[in-house]
Amino acid sequence: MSNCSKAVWHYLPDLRGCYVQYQNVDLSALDGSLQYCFKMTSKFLFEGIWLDSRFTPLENLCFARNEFLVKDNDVILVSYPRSGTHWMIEILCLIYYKGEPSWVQSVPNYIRSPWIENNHFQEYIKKQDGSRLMTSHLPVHLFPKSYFTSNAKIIYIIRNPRDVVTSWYHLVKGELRWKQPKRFDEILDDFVQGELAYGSWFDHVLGWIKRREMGSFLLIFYEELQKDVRGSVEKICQFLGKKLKPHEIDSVLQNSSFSAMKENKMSNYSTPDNHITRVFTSPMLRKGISGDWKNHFTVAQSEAFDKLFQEKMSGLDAALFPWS
Ligand SMILES: Nc1ncnc2c1ncn2[C@@H]1O[C@H](COP(=O)(O)OS(=O)(=O)O)[C@@H](OP(=O)(O)O)[C@H]1O
Repeated sequence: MSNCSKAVWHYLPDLRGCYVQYQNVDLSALDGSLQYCFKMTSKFLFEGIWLDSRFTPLENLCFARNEFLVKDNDVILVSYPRSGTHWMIEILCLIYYKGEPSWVQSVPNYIRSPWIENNHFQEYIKKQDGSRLMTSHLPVHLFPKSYFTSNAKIIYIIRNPRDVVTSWYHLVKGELRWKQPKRFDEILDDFVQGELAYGSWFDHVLGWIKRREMGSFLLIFYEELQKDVRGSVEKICQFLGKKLKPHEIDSVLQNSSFSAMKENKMSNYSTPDNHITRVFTSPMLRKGISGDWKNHFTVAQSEAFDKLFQEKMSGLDAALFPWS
C-alpha cells in the first residue's frame, strides 16, 4: 500500500477554489489553519492540473496567466518537467552570447531564463531587456493569456515519456520531506494518472504540439539533441535568426555538455540561495542519457505503457517521435 494513503481534501474558497491534498505528512503536526496546511502540503489542483505551491504559488500562477505581458520578441522555452529543459536553457543562453560562456558561468540558470509561473519571476524578468528569455512547464491552457495575441517564439522540448518518468522518480526519491520515498511503480502510476506536477504528459504534449502549425514555434526532441546536438543547435539558431560562426557553435556545444553543466555551479543548483536544494537532495543533472527507462520498467509495465501511448497519441503520426 502506498505510504500516501492518508489523504484529506478541502475546498479553499479564499484560495480561489483550490483543493489541497494532505499527503504523506503528519497531520497532527499542523496547526489547523488551511493556509498553513496549503503551504505545508504544497500539492494543489488548479483547473485540472496538479501544481506544487513550493515552486508555483497560486499568486504567481494567477499573475503569470492574467497579468504578465508577453512581448513579440520574447523567446519562451516550454516543456513538461524532466524533459531536458535545463540543457536547452544552457544552449539558448550560450547562443545568445555567441558561445561565450561568461553569462552561464556567472548567473544561475533560473535567473538567466526564469520560470514564468515560479517564485521570483517578476523580480528576475526585470533584469532582462531586448529579446527576453524565459521558461515554463505550464500546459497550454494555463499559459499567459497575452502570449496568444503575441508573436513570441516558443521552443517546445519533448522527451520520451518513459525516460521522463524515470528521471522524475530519481528526483523525488531525494525529496527531503518524505519519510519514505515512493517506489517506481507508484510514481509511474501517478504519471499515468496525470497526478504529478503539471498534469498529464499526454495532455501537455497534445495541447502544445497543436501550436506547431501556427508558426513562431519550434518543436525539438531531447533524443534529437542527443543524436545530433550540432544539427539541433544550428536549427535553433536558424529559428531565432542568430548567425553563429562554426567556432562559436563549438563553444555552445562544449559549454552545454552534460559534464560542463554538471561542474558549473550556475547550472547545477549548487549556489547557496537556490530553491531546489531546499527541497531535493537528488542531483538535477543525473545521467543525461536516453533509454535509462529500460532499467526501470518491467516487461508488463512497458507493454501497458506502449498500449496507453498508442491510445493517447493515436491522432499523431507515430513517426513524429524519434524513439518509435
Ligand atoms: N547537458 C545535458 N545533456 C543531457 N542531459 C541533460 C543535460 N542537462 C540536463 N540533462 C538531463 O535532463 C533531465 C532534467 O530535465 P529538466 O531540465 O527538464 O528537469 S526540470 O523538470 O526542469 O527540473 C535530467 O535527466 P536524467 O539524467 O535522465 O534524470 C538531466 O540529467
